[in-house]
Amino acid sequence: MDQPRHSNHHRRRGFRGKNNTRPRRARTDESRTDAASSQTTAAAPRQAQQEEDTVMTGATPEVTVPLDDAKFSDLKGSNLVHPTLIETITNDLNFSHMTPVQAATLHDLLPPSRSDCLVQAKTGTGKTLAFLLPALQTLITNHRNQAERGSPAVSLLVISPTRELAMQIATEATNLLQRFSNFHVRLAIGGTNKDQEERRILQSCNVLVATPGRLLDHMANEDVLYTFRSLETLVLDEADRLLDMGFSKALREIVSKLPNKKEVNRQGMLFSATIAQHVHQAADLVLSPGYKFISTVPAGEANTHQRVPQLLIKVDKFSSVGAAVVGCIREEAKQHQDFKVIIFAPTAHLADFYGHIVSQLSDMPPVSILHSRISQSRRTKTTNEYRDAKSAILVATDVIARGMDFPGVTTVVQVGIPSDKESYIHRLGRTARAGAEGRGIFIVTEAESWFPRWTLKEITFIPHPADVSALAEVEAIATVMDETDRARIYQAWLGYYKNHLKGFKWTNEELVAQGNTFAHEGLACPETPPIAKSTVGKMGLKGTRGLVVVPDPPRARSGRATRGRGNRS
Ligand SMILES: Nc1ncnc2c1ncn2[C@@H]1O[C@H](COP(=O)(O)OP(=O)(O)OP(=O)(O)O)[C@@H](O)[C@H]1O
Repeated sequence: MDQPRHSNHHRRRGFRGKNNTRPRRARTDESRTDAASSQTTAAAPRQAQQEEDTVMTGATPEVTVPLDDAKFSDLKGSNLVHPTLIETITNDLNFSHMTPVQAATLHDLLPPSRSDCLVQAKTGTGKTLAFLLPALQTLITNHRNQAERGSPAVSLLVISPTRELAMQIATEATNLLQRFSNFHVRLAIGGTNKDQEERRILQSCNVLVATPGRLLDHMANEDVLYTFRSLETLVLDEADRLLDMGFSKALREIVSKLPNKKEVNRQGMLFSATIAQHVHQAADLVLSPGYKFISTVPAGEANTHQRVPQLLIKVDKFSSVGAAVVGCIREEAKQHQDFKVIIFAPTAHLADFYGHIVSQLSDMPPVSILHSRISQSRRTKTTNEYRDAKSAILVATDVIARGMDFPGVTTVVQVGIPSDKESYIHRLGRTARAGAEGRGIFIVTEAESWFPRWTLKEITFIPHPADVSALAEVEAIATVMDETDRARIYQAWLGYYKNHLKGFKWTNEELVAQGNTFAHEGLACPETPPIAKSTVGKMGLKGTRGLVVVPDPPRARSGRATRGRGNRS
């Protein structure tokens, strides 16, 4: 890894407005650092400078930056970036100034340097353009197109952990290439027609945006594999997620099928708002030794935006959480005529539960639910509708926690503790993007309060009273819910909190006692919902007092009992 890199001038952070409307109010934004640490664990900021930026009115609130900041138009005549790309950015996308991460990485990533880089910058600060611009410039420089080569050759491969994010990145790449007719951006994501994807890739593909599993499937086809023969750039977006336990095996396999990095002079880029230790350990999969680590997040500072108020609502017990969710949305409605909220729930079934509760209340804007148990076509429709909505509530799991860029999200509500600190940061990052305003609300029970206190100790929460006046309404809605659905929610609750036993300092018995109270009081179940024997075993709760264990249904005994049940998000 490289030694610290320092630049001689200060750059200010922020986004210049697309519309030059009058400033509405001032705020501070995050600090910028010019250099990466020589340590492998953290970026050491040389300058951690706080500046006042100005929010602009308009559909997408934006922030002015001082005129001495890096502008895309400064690149004109530099021969570094194709003039058509610059025109697209400044005239079609209407971006005049670079964001800090774009300014900090551009020269290292662009040809001729084309350095391998690990890049960290806070959520919503334009990392996508930061990697697409140099990678597309490489594509343009080397003129990889089908007409020239005879058969398609992929120049840029971007790997994303989720399908929704892959689609968003592909759209951004297509927008950037809109003035070039000879380049094609393709997708390889799950849940869609694989043959159709394959045909498109083989027809013409310069940029491929993929999720790991589907990409591996495609790589089994020799013809598709051949399209990677001269791959010039490999980007892992949300690198820390891709390199964690769940994805690293698939990723290793993908990289092993690609041509030798040195032989094709392939550039590697890893981007994320959070860089956990395991990323440094696994970075050599994609980056060459001596890679640069560029971070715009000052060391020791929380990765969340300082300007975003983060409210902490504590409720006494799990059965009060639903009412607290309703209470905080009603408060939101009092403050804004139009508001866009994302409610993050720990599991798909809990997202269904909160989504159902909120959707049954007549005073709520349109409510939609998004998680991995929903079909891809429905997921895509929901994502698009929410993106375009002026006022809406989206209840989701971590499937949209990373990278998703929904404009105008006023509030992110996190219900119950997330799986880890990174998840909290990325979820919160769905609001206050591109310099816009937004706030976070974190609803926890007293029992969960160890999480904000210890796991998120860098964050200064603003304590906020819980409004649980909707308790009776929530109970009335839960009472008439399908019994099987309630049993699934209970089971999902147990499965999720079982993973956090250590934090709670609970035994299995205490977990089940809490879960049973939630079932009776929160889900209005007259009896403790039964759980199939094999499921209890899989949850690691065999022999735990308080559970109602029933024999596996016949299907289960043939080995398919729990298909589609677990705790998928
Ligand atoms: N230079 C710029 N000026 C103004 N807006 C920009 C600029 N660059 C990017 N944006 C916009 O900022 C928003 C956030 O960008 P992007 O989604 O790339 O953020 P990110 O840093 O990747 O966030 P996350 O960490 O959540 O993935 C997008 O709407 C994007 O179009």
